[in-house]
Amino acid sequence: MTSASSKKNQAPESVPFLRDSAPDRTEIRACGIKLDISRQRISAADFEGLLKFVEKKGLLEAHRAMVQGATVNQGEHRQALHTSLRAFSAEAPRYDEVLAERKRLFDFAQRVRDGRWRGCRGDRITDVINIGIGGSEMGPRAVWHALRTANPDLRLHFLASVDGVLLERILSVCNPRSTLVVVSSKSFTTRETQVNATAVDQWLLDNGIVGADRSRHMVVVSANPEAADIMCLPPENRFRLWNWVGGRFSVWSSIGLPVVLALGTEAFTEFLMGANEMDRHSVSADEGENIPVLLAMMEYWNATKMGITSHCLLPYDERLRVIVPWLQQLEMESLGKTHGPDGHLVEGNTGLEVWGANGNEGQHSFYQWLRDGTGRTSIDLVWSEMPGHRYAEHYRVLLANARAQAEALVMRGPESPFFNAVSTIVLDAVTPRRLGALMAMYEHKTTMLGHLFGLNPFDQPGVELGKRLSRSAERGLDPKKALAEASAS
Ligand SMILES: O=P(O)(O)OC[C@H]1O[C@H](O)[C@H](O)[C@@H](O)[C@@H]1O
Repeated sequence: MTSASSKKNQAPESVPFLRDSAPDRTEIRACGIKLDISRQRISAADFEGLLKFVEKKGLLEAHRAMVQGATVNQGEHRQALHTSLRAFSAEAPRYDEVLAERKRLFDFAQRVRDGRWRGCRGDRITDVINIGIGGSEMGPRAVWHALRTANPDLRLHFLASVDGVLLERILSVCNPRSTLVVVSSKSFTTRETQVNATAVDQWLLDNGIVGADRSRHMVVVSANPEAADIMCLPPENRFRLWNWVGGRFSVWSSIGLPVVLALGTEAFTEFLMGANEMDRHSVSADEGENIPVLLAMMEYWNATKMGITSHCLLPYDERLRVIVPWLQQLEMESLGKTHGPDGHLVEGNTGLEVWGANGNEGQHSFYQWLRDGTGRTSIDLVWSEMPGHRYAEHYRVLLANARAQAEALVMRGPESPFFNAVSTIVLDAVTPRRLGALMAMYEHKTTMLGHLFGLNPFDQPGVELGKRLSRSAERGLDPKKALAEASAS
């Protein structure tokens, strides 16, 4: 065995639990969320040192500057004002534009919901197809999965990938006369969305919905002022989004339209209010009492000091299942980088690989690896103190599993070089308000980590290169040649 590999297999000198030396530092409550970091692997002394480090790094000052409208997306010279999208005070930057657009969005959604807006032959809208991918799909899909009723009046369908199977399945259950299509794309240049929008438009056409009639069945959501024109729709069929909102932070904007349509304006307002509550907590609470700061700080510790490379999100609640892919995009597109905004190479590990699944199902699948495999993993277990159903026995068993696994996942021989660091996140209920707070919490954790790692969390140059190469491949260009051309330009 080489000395390097034998070192890798040694137990780290100390992997204590925070609860061993600082039991009074382990639980924080805010916005209906209880964070328990007692099973994080850090001593009281290191924890205090880490808090000092975070203060010295000006983490909260940087966070407040973002909320107040500083140009924090240095690469693209933009603000990142997703917090303004859920602000309820005129002091928030760009408040007037946000409010005006939200009013348009809500008026439209209300008309669809109460039947004043109908299909071109007078049918009530029963189905909404959201065409969009990445940030233009994952947020609304996660919210819909969390808050939908079992038998909704209005059904949502998410057409994201450019895969004809999905297209066929969705179209086969929709009646074009009672379907509204929402084409969501911040840039309005994403190829998958273009191809899907053209196919669904053709479906409308094949079903006799042409000319002016189309405008009863299709709207666009985009930051691109040409979007309505591109789809040959009147300008009023476009809902705005702005370049100062990152795609993966955009569920609070017009990108949320499908959920506003399906859940109503009241529920969406509650969702925004929950996020706003978390925003206020994040800018005002001291570092040691600040939920997003503590999450970011512990992940920074795990990535840079504990040799942990992956983060696993395990919701013990069916409603939160789709939060996993949403968080995966949020964290991995934001923090999957090795270079700082000025081009310098960041030392050490940066953003973790994010994965996960419904926790209870995971127990019968990959928990074996989490407990006994050769990995070190940071884990969030999430559950709610209120079930979303009336089956008491189901809830009792599910909760018993969640609580037991929080402990089982950190029980391993002290000599093992492999271990987990677990946080539990407990919501008092899964309501629109709490969901808003939970999603805003993860957004802040992510952007704060960007600051700690020295990365710009708001760009995605790697994805954009991939997009360019796919276009070249479509034109028949060898991807290797295209890559050489792209790097030369
Ligand atoms: O909304 P669009 O402009 O169509 O972009 C959709 C998605 O495209 C890429 O994958 C980006 O990396 C994502 O951040 C973005 O959300």
